[in-house]
Amino acid sequence: MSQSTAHTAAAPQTSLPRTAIIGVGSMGGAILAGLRDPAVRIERPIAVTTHSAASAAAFEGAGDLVVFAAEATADANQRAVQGAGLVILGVKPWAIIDVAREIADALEPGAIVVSVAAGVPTRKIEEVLPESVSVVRAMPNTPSLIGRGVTGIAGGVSASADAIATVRRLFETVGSVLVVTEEQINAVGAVSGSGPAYLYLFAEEMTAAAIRLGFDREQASLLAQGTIAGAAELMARSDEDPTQLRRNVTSPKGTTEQALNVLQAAGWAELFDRALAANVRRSEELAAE
Ligand SMILES: NC(=O)C1=CN([C@@H]2O[C@H](COP(=O)(O)OP(=O)(O)OC[C@H]3O[C@@H](n4cnc5c(N)ncnc54)[C@H](O)[C@@H]3O)[C@@H](O)[C@H]2O)C=CC1
Ligand SMILES: O=C(O)[C@@H]1CCC=N1
Repeated sequence: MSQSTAHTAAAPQTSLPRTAIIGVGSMGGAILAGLRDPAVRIERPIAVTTHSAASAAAFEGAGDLVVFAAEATADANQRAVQGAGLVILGVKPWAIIDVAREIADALEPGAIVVSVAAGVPTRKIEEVLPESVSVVRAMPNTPSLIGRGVTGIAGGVSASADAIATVRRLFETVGSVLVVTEEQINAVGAVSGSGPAYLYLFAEEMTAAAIRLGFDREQASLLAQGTIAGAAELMARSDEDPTQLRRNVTSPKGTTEQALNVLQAAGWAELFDRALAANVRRSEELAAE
């Protein structure tokens, strides 16, 4: 991809500024879990907000967090962003603009606002925020939870090079980062943002097929999911690319070759093209909503 640079996880040189996360569901929660690693250099406490008081209660007693529930505290989101240099918006795409409007007056001058929402362009967020604020879009994925995320980031017109560098450092604490143009970010979502779901579907189907071959669920999970996890780890650690790793399993005239012939006959290239195109299309629809 043009204008892209890849970075792998590395300890940041300087501490990340005071950070607030608005909405800690699947994605915001995964980023939070990664940031809470004591090895991560970030100003603590991290401020987080949830919708329900019950979700906030799950963090009770956490000394490294300040938690507000929007349901219980009307100005929860405004309070969370006070004093924060970095604000991550982790709510659903259709709630992003309302939340941005809600926090606009409480943001610190010069704060960096990061939206992880699929589809929503930076321009729409910039329109409701003060001029001094930098808006950056990020497309992370849930393996951020274990420090193995992949995140694409793209700055809006408001974002300085420093702001993008800070957001890059933020996501490097939970995995690898690719800096892209905003035109490319929907495609990042189609590949890596949603990508874990494609792999889990593969795991579900392979487990179900193993059960149909006669294994019980526990045996099938061990065989199928253990294999996928092991193969992914081998790919991560090996110097060989997936094509060579596949060849290493596929003995000429052997058994793997027979299964791969069946799988390839299903037209995976076209299937993936269609799936990723549908994903990008949905991002474009979300942008227009
Ligand atoms: N789940 C994923 O793998 C990825 C999600 N995203 C993006 O992340 C965003 C969130 O998606 P998920 O985490 O999947 O959804 P989610 O529903 O799990 O999380 C959203 C959270 O925001 C909270 N929330 C809602 N309104 C709020 C408010 N007014 N104040 C504070 N908190 C509020 C909800 O209680 C919920 O916990 C979306 O915009 C999505 O496009 C991006 C990349 C990957
Ligand atoms: O499904 C979604 O809309 C979000 C964006 C990427 C992954 N999950």
